[in-house]
Amino acid sequence: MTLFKELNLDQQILRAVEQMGFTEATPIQEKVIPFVKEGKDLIGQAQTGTGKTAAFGIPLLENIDTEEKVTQGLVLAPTRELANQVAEELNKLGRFKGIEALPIYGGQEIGRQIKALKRRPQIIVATPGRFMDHMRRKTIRPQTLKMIVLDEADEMLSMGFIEDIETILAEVPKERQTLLFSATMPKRLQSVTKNFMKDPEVVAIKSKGLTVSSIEQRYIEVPEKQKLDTLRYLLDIDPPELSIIFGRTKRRVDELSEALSQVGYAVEGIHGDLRQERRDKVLRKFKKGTINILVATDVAARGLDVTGVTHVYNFDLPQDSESYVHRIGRTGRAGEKGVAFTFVTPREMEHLKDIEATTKSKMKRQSLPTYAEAMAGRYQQAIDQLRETVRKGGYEDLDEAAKGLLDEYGAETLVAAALKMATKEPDDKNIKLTEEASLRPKKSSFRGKSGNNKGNKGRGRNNKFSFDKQGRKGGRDRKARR
Ligand SMILES: Nc1ncnc2c1ncn2[C@@H]1O[C@H](COP(=O)(O)OP(=O)(O)OP(=O)(O)O)[C@@H](O)[C@H]1O
Ligand SMILES: [Mg+2]
Repeated sequence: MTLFKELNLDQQILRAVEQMGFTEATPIQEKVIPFVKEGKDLIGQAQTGTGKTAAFGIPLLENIDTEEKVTQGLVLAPTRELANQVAEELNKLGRFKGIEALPIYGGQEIGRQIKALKRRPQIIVATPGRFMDHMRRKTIRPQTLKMIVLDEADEMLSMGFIEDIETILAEVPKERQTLLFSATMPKRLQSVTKNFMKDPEVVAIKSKGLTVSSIEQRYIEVPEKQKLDTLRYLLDIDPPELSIIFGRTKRRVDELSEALSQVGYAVEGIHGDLRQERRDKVLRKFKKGTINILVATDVAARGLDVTGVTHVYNFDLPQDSESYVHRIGRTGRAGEKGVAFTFVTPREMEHLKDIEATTKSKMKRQSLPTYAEAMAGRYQQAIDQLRETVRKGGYEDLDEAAKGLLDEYGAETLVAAALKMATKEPDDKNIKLTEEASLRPKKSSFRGKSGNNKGNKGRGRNNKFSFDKQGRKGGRDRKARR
């Protein structure tokens, strides 16, 4: 265990770190920070929610020369949300040193970006496509860069950004430091590290499984048609403070968020087809708690760091183990507790076993929740609400009315009726979702292996599944799917 105090940080950075409430460095931070300060190239791998952003962010900020008014650091991230989030964390960490990190991504008005770039922010956090765009327009001059970070490199690879990244790396000064963070190391990424990194240090924080122990993992075997009811029951039995529900496709996300909102939940959906302003707005509402349920596709939620997510629901089974790990990693962050429910249709059971094998973790089986349990949950919410109202006070005006009612009825009857009134009535709107096809293992993944997974120690890239309906996209085409 290492304290930030012991890491010889810049006073101004240390002050920011402490103000953010961090005292102990996480294992990846403890290893990465000293190496990067020495000027070494580095490849980092660690579980979700373990503080990778600050691991590269702190030494990146330390290396910035505030006397020089030029852009010195670049972080490339796969999505706009991630670019925003990383920039936000860097701005917090760098505020006492007076460093600006500017997020730059597609969907933002280019004129505004160009104006902001004229301020010469010391750090740019960008999606690869938009960065390339500015390089071509010469509104960003990469010659002054000293350090480059590729965050979620495998995700950038699967989103088709690899050539952009290579172009960018080829145009930035050779005398620079390059850091790469990735959950997996596919061949194509290895070639990038070979061609563009100098003798990189590899920091992989190993853990028993790929998932953190603060997340309770459960699964429910449920036929496709019953998924929506099952989800509603779960939400009523144990209402989440903040939760993310994952759907497989954009259509699924739209339909599901619409359905839930029709029956009274505070919910919105996000996926890649929505306009940027819309996505930003939804995320802000979620972070503020105006809505407490976010329905999302994998890409839209990848790497998202929202504190206080108590529940994750995999409404549809994820395509591969890696995506499972990332999805459930949206809860249980920075040591908090979280629960992840995974819905699995009967014919997907084999797929679920494979996820368990690859992640070396066990999901606890849970039986289907019942209507009676859901009702009990709703009553409990009414009871909690009543208690809270009593605690808050301010109902003196109603004293007379209360006395009158008490003369008329018994106290028990009155309280029960009040509870009944406060109970959210189940809404019997008959809502139907378009059915999603079950995932089925590709023949090659399972035949002849009698279901065991010994030859499959990777992090899930090698166990893709395809849909069982003809003509639908298989697991490899991640971009199209999202
Ligand atoms: N040393 C620390 N002590 C306490 N909290 C921390 C520490 N370092 C980071 N955090 C907080 O932990 C949360 C997760 O950090 P971060 O988003 O960097 O994780 P990550 O490893 O990048 O996860 P992912 O793989 O999901 O992208 C953030 O809210 C961050 O502010
Ligand atoms: Mg991250």
